[in-house]
Amino acid sequence: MDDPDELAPAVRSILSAARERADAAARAGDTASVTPRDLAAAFERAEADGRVPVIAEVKPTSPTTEGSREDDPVALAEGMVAGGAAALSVLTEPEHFGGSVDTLRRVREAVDVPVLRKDFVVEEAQLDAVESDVVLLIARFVGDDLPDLLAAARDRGFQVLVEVHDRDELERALDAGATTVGVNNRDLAELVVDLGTFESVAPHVPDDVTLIAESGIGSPADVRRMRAAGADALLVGSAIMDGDVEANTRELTRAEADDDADPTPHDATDTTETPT
Ligand SMILES: O=C(O)c1ccccc1NCC(=O)[C@H](O)[C@H](O)COP(=O)(O)O
Repeated sequence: MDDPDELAPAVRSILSAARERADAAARAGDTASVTPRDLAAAFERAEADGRVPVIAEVKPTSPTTEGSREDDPVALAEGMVAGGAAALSVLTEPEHFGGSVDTLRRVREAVDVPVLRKDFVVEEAQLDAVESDVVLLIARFVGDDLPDLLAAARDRGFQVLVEVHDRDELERALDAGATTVGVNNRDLAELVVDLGTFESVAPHVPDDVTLIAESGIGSPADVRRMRAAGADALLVGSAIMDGDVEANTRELTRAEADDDADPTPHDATDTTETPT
């Protein structure tokens, strides 16, 4: 793992809380055994009926969000699915994101799409805290343990999303055998978001890897920008959680539908000059 001093204080605090939960999980017992809902198939279903494959995130709060959303997470999740989300992500980190394993359990029971467990897994025992269809491993945080954690997660039946932030982490993810890779536009050292991160890493991802653009996607124009850069799917939290989750999800999942294409460019990548 990186030098902890290089990480934002909030992220250092998140990791230290994760290690404490890992100790508790190690004492708790049973090994998870999952029959997962297929994430790639869910993306294909979305594409087949004209929706951009979006993993919508139930994210009550975060170190970079003001306030917290207190609505029933199950109602939020159902709204996201109604808005066309191909899959869901549910935070289970309690101290900094307002998540819980109980929330994930309840959401997964209520919906029929794949559910990603969004947490900061750094030790094998944490994998047994709750069943989900997909778990996240963040290359930066697990360091040399990535191959072993990937194998441990797969042994339990989980699909694994390996998150990277640069080419070096991408190489480590591919060497470890990752088949689903997320490029996080949020730099976890400084908590700054830059969609250019995905654009710089995506060209180096092999075609047979499922590629997900994560974080900072806030508008249909951002969706189109990430898709143009090669994203098979997008992971979106804050922009969906801010307001009407069903309408917000629908706006992003329909970003490529012809009748909804926004003729007004939101950013430079959409700008086309009409000769006069
Ligand atoms: O979102 C944060 O503030 C955050 C802070 C520290 C570590 C991780 C953080 N986010 C984790 C995520 O990966 C995002 O929740 C996810 O990619 C969605 O991002 P967004 O659409 O920008 O909410």
